[in-house]
Amino acid sequence: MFDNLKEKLGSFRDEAEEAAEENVEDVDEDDLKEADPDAAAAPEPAAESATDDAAEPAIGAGATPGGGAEPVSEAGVGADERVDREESDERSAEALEDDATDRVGEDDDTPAESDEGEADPAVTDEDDLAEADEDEASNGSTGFGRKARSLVKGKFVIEEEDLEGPLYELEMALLSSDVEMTVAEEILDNIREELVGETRTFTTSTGDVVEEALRDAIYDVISVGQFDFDERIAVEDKPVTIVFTGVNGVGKTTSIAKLSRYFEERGYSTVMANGDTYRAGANEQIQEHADALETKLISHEQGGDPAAVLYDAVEYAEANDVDVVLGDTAGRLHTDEGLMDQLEKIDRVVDPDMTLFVDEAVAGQDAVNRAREFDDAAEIDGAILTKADADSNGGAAISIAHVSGKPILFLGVGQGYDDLERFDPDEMIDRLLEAE
Ligand SMILES: Nc1nc2c(ncn2[C@@H]2O[C@H](COP(=O)(O)OP(=O)(O)OP(=O)(O)O)[C@@H](O)[C@H]2O)c(=O)[nH]1
Repeated sequence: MFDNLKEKLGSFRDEAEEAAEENVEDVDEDDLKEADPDAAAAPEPAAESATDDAAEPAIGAGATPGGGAEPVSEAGVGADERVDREESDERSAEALEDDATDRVGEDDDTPAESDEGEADPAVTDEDDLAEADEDEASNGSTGFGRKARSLVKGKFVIEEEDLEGPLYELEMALLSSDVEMTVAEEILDNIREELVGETRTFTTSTGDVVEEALRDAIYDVISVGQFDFDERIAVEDKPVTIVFTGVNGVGKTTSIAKLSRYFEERGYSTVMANGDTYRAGANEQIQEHADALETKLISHEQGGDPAAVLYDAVEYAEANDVDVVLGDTAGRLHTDEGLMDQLEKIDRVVDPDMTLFVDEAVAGQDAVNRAREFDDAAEIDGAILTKADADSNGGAAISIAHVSGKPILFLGVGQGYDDLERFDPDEMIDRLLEAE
């Protein structure tokens, strides 16, 4: 699923990481000996845009023995942390050492402490202080200075031009993966905002910083409008009526059957209603699903009034304590005024609790455009994106929420009744960014 997009995001990550690596600044011993706090301290950036992990501060670059612990002002240094450090004129070597071992990555020349080690700081501190003294004696640097140097190892600033190449590549990749233009631009803007021009510190690697930026940038566009579907169903008065819309053949009826299974598994009873009175064979098709799932189907003759079918289904649900009414509708084009009028009539007659737009991931940009147009014509509450299992591009999955303002709620991932996944933006990103 979404393999093309995954691959392209992976390439961007590698290229951006390379750009970041090229900008990693080391501070050498001489600079530290001069111990000029102003020079050592990086400019104070807007901390908010740095994520927690990425922004884990490197501390104490400006620390001078006896001068107090002048912190390096880096992205994401917590205000409390900064204040604490600034106020701590008596900052001890132990405290510095603790911070050092907490924050320095594996390439630090200070051996990293294990959690157990931290639980017994006295032992390690003594060892490390002895080591620091040796260091001081051998190269003339101070013990504090040695720590400080190791801590500022992970500092870099990426300028716009460093990212120009990778970002251009990423834009092309997103567009060729069917990501809608404005969505691709939004992702790029988010990445720029996250990565460009601010001094970053990092605890493990530049790769983590880049990945975090990519993660945030994508999360921002795919999480638009998300709500807790299960909670919404739980709190609605029963029966809850859900109407499904979308064009022909995208998997509406199959999705209704999958959701019937989904609800039954969560303890809700369901009834299906065939509001597709337009297409010959529609009753038989949905009846097969109802039989397989042992669910009641309400249907009328072909050519009947879809609103009347749904009305009957709601009445049936009320009379029989059924929790959820799942209403199919005829596949329609948003441009088909007659069919769109029918939707309006359904809205008026049964006042559904939710209208879900169904489309197929493999339709890419077409699915994105239809989501917007259906929402304009008959407001939708969310989308089900079917056939994600057959889609390697992922453009619709990335774009629909941002373009329509309505969330993707489910992914169809196969033809079986259990092949339905709740759309979770975090999981989606994990999937996209997971290592090959
Ligand atoms: N691979 C895959 N196939 C799916 C998925 N969802 C539906 N399908 C298949 O898509 C085809 C069309 O599905 P239907 O449910 O009949 O589509 P529909 O939108 O109801 O079609 P109409 O009733 O003609 O409007 C069927 O062969 C389904 O098995 C999915 O998530 N993955």
